[in-house]
Amino acid sequence: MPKVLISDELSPAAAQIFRDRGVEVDIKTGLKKDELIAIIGQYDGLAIRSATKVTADVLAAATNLKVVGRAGIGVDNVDIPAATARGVVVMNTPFGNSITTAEHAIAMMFAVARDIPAASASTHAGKWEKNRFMGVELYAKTLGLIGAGNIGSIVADRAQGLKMQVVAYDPYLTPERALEMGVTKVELDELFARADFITLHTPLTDGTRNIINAASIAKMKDGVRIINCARGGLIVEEDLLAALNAGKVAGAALDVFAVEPAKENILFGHEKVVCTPHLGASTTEAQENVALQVAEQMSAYLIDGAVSNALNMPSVTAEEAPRLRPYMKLAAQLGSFAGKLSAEVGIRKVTIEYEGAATKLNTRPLTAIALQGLLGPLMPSVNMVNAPVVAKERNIAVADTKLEAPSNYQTLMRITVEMDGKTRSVAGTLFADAHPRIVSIKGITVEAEVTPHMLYVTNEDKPGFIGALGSILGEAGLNIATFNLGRRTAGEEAICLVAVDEAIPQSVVDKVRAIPQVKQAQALDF
Ligand SMILES: NC(=O)c1ccc[n+]([C@@H]2O[C@H](COP(=O)([O-])OP(=O)(O)OC[C@H]3O[C@@H](n4cnc5c(N)ncnc54)[C@H](O)[C@@H]3O)[C@@H](O)[C@H]2O)c1
Ligand SMILES: O=C(O)CC[C@@H](O)C(=O)O
Repeated sequence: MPKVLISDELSPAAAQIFRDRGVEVDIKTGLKKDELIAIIGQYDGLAIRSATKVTADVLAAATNLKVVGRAGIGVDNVDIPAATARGVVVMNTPFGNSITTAEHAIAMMFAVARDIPAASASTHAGKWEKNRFMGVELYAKTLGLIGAGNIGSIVADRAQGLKMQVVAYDPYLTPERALEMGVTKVELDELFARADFITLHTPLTDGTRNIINAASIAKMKDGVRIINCARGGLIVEEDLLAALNAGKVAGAALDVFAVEPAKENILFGHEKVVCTPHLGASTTEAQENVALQVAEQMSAYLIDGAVSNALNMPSVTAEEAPRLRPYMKLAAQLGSFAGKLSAEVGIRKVTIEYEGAATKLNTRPLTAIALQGLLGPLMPSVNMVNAPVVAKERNIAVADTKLEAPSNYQTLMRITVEMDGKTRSVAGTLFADAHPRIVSIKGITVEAEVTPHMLYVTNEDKPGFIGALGSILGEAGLNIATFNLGRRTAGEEAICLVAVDEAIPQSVVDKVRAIPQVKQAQALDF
C-alpha cells in the first residue's frame, strides 16, 4: 500500500480521501528540515502547502518518493528540476483557490483605498477619528494588472464589476484573450504610467522577481496604490518603503513577503501598509477544494498511474491509464532494446512513430517511457519524468509522429535512433491487445518476445550458421527458450534473436562472433 506524508496544514478531507483510495497516510506538520529528511525515505507521496520546502537535499533523502502534491498554485517551494531529475512528479491544483485569492486581492484593494484596517483599529480603541481617514473611490479608476492568468482574469472581471478600467501586462496574453477579458493589453511602462492601482498576479520567476523596484516605481503615477497577493519576491520591499515614505506610493496592501513566515518586516507598522499573513487562499471553500483535489490526484497517480496537473510530466487520465499500461510496457521494451543496440555511439536523433490503434492514444507519456528505456543503458539515473529533459540537455532531437497511413499491424510503435554514422530501428506491436512483441529490427521482420536474457546476432544468410550457433549454446549449457530469425532477402543480411534461460557469458558471445557468417553478436539483458 503506498504511503503519503501530509507535512502542512491541509483540510482533514485530504487524509480521508487518501484512506478511502487505499493510501496509507501520516500527518506531521511543522517539521524542521532535518526532521523531514530523517523520515521522508519511507514515503511514496508528499502532500504540502507553502510551508514545507522541498529542496534538493530533501529530495535526495526521499528514496521512495514518486509524487509531491502541492495543495495550491505556487510551486516555488519545490525544487522542480531536482524532483524531475529523481523522477518525482510534481503536481499542483491550479484552479482550486483562484476565486478565493482573486477575492482577497479585491478585498485588499478596498482595504488600502479606504484605510479600513487602521480605521477599524482606531474605532476599536474608542478614538472616533472621522477626519483622519479619507479614502478614494475605485469607480472609474484604472487598475493595472500584472499577470493575466487564472487569478488575474478573475480580478479583472470583478474590477470591471466595480466599473474600473483594466489595463493588463502579460507577455503571454494574446490580443484575442485580452478582448475576451475586456482589458486593454499594454506594455509594462504604459501600465505603470496609467494605473491608479496595480495588482500583481504572476508566479515568482527570474523574469518577475523584483518587478516592482525603485526604477519601476519612478514610472508610476504619484499616489498609486499597490496590491500584492502573488509572491513576496515580486517587490523590492526597501524600494517600496522609500516610495511610501516619500508619498509617491499612497498605499500598499500585501499578503505575501520576501521572507515568510514574516514575523518581522521593514514595512510592518507603516500606516499606509495593509498586511495579511499569506491568507490569499485561506477560505474554507478553497482549502476544501485544494485538499480534495491534491489527495485525489496523488492517489490516482500512486494507484492507477493517472497523472493530472503535473508540472514536469505529461498528463494521463484515469481512463487512459489502463489503456496505456500495455503500451507503456511495449514502449519501455522497445526503448530499452534500441538503447542496448545504440549504447556505444553518440545518439543525435530519436524518432518515435505510432501507427494504427496507437495513433489514437495520448502518446506523450509513451514517448517519455521509450526515451527512458533508450537512454537508460547510457544514463542509469534517467526516468520517465526527466527523460525528455535529459535528451534535450544531451542535444538529442526527439520527434514523435503519428502515421495516419494504413499499417500492416493493428497497432505499431517504432523507434528509430540516428547516431554518428548509423541508424537503428526497432518496431513492436501488442498481441491480443496486451502482450508486447518485437516485429522488426533494422527494417527486417522478426517476431520475438523480450525476455530477460537474449542473444542478438546479425549475420549473412548463409548455410551452416544456425547449426554452429546451436552447438555453441548447447556446449555452454544454455537452454534455448525461443529462436527467432529474419532476413532482408535470401542470402543477404539476417537477424537472429535467441532467448535463453540464463545470462550469456561473454566467452560464449566471443565464440558466436567467431562463426564465419556472423557480423555482430551481443548479449542483451533486460
Ligand atoms: N496569496 C496566495 O495565497 C496565493 C494563492 C494562489 C496563488 N498565488 C500566486 O499567484 C500566482 C498566479 O496564480 P495564477 O493561478 O493566476 O497563475 P497562472 O499561471 O494562471 O497565471 C500567471 C500569469 O502570469 C503571467 N506571467 C508570467 N511571467 C510574467 C511576466 N514576466 N510579466 C507579466 N506576467 C507574467 C503568465 O503568462 C500567466 O498568465 C501564483 O503563481 C502564485 O504564486 C498566491
Ligand atoms: O497554501 C496557502 O495557504 C497559500 C497558497 C498559495 O500561495 C498558492 O500559491 O496556491
